[in-house]
Amino acid sequence: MNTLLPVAEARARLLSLAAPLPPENLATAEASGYFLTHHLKSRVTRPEGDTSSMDGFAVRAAEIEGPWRLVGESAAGRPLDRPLGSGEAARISTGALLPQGADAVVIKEDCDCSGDRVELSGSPPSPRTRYVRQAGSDFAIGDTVLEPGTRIGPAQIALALSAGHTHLPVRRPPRIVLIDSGDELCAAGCEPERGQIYASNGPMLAAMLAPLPCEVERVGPLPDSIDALANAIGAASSADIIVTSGGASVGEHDLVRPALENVGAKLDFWRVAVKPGKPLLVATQGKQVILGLPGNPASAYVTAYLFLLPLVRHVLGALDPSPRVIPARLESPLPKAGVRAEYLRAKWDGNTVAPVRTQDSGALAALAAANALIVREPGDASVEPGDTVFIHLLENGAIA
Ligand SMILES: Nc1nc2c(c(=O)[nH]1)N[C@H]1C(S)=C(S)[C@@H](COP(=O)(O)OP(=O)(O)OC[C@H]3O[C@@H](n4cnc5c(N)ncnc54)[C@H](O)[C@@H]3O)O[C@H]1N2
Ligand code: MOO
Repeated sequence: MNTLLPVAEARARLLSLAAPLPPENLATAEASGYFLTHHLKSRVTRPEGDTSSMDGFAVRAAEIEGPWRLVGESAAGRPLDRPLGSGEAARISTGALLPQGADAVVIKEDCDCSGDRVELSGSPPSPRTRYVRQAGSDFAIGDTVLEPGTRIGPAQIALALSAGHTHLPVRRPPRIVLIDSGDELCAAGCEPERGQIYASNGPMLAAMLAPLPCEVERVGPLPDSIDALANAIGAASSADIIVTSGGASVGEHDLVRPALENVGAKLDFWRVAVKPGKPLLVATQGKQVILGLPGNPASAYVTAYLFLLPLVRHVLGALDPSPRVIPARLESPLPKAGVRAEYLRAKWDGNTVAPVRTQDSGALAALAAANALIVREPGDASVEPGDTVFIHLLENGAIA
């Protein structure tokens, strides 16, 4: 138990402890943030027929030079009820079906219309079908429009509704209990005594989880007592995931491990080769996964980002639950990396990235000033300004 697990191995081990949660159907409009369990086949063809992409006149492509006789209108939702004959044009709006016999659209700006006579005043469309959306060009009935494991966001909601799905198959949101513990902690709004600090990890973790579908309950702050911790863990028996923060290290008041022992939870691993966050511990109790995050705020943040969020995405059915890195240009030099993977709190301006002024894992002002994490793999060589490093973008793509 003394060796430090590499990050990827620890994460794989953590994810293997939890199966995706049972499926349920959810109203499509409510499904933002969930992951699809099955592929989704369209119940309709879109567009159902050839449709205009512009306001103008529907005509025959073979008669693209005009002039034409105006015989009616095809509006969105109110198609023309007769076919278009030779030499005829129909006024057409964006999104309206082309009348039978029409296969081109001349835009309004390129036409003069007087009474029932329409003439070309500008250029004809090139190619002639430029403003026609072909039937089924978006998708056809029976097409798979979304794959299993897809994260449902605004565009996927619009697509699923347009494909005729009022409900979507997703996985039940996990129930997550977040426990703050430590004698030094007082809850927001209290008057801290000498040596006390405000408990902030629980609310921080809840905010990190907010974009994911889950039911979060916060408990604490609890005193440094094995019984208090064991009782809270015992009371959370219906939770899928329990997250503690603090008390994970080796101090006399670090009581998460004894409390887990007390409730009969099985320790799976303790200590990961990660900086910050080394004392991370993971245990199970039946199907329940218990994550003991380190107490230092930056350590809790980084380990939640690297382990808790992927675990939640995994039980929600994400196929690729781990956070991605992107390359970025470094602004200031970095020394050779150590034996633990390091996640430097950093500021990325869209072009270059630089570590924030302190990497102290207790420093909240520095954590809050960061919008990215620079990843330094164990043993990475020193790097100079202009070199490429890999970063995780935090929160909303790091855009304020
Ligand atoms: N002798 C050693 N000491 C430490 C080691 C070690 O290996 N040997 N590891 C260090 C590392 S790395 C970390 S990280 C910390 C983490 O320790 P714990 O998980 O036991 O956390 P605590 O000691 O309980 O608290 C650390 C720090 O964080 C504050 N804290 C805790 N909970 C909250 C909360 N809910 N909200 C805000 N702040 C919180 C706490 O007050 C402490 O200041 O251990 C090192 N020590
Ligand atoms: O590695 Mo600990 O998580 O920084 O302070």
